Amino acid sequence: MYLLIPAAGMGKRMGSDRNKLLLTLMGKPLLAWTLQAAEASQKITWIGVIGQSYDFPDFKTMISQVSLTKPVQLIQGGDTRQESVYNGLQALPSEAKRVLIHDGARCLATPELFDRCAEALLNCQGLIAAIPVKDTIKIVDDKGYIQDTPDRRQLWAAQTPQGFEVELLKHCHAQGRTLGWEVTDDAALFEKCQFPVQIVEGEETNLKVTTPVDLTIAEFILRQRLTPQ
Ligand SMILES: Nc1ccn([C@@H]2O[C@H](COP(=O)(O)OP(=O)(O)OP(=O)(O)O)[C@@H](O)[C@H]2O)c(=O)n1
Ligand SMILES: C[C@](O)(CO)[C@H](O)COP(=O)(O)O
Repeated sequence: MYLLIPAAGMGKRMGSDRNKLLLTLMGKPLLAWTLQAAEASQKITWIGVIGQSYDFPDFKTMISQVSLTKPVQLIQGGDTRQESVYNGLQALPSEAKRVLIHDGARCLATPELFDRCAEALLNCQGLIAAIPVKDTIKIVDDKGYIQDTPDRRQLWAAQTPQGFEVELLKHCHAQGRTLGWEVTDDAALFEKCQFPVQIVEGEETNLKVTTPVDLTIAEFILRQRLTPQ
């Protein structure tokens, strides 16, 4: 299975002056943890890391330190995640029929989650890892008043990996560019083009490291995971 890792962001919400994926978590850059999980997956056979060219020297050092045995390609990212994934799709080898896309910032995803998604993608056109929301969610208007309380049983929090048939996803991205759609994940493009997207049970620990508190939580989870029981 081919894997694209969008890693070309800035980390504005982290308040960092560099790509947050280069910040360290228990002695290793965030992105190194993501790469390590992809390396340990039984199903991933090729990895494309989408980044900004100024980060490539650091990415190359990291890739050699993680001792990846799988082929890895660095791909130039764009100004938005959507544009970065678009570039990644263009850079896929022509024989890639299906692809998983996984945020570099979701550095706690397990190899088993990659494998579960890769397996499920053999039987559907599009999927995302997601978990049921635990909170009661409110729809709120511009003035700060609640408009609605949607039925929680229908609400799922989207994660990555997200997986798709390559040709269909390329089509959806092309439509998005033509029609000016701005989305925060690839499934949204698939949905807008009316293609089905299946849910695969994600992982509660598969958080996206976005703000400083997420780093603290991620470190706690990793420590638990790495401590022998
Ligand atoms: N132009 C961009 C923006 C984001 N990403 C990637 O998309 C994932 C999810 O994005 P997010 O967590 O929002 O990362 P940042 O854009 O770095 O964060 P922020 O929005 O706070 O600046 C990250 O792995 C990030 O590196 C990307 O490849 N290209
Ligand atoms: C793709 C994603 O990780 C799914 O949760 C997410 O949409 C990334 O974008 P965000 O704007 O940082 O939520």
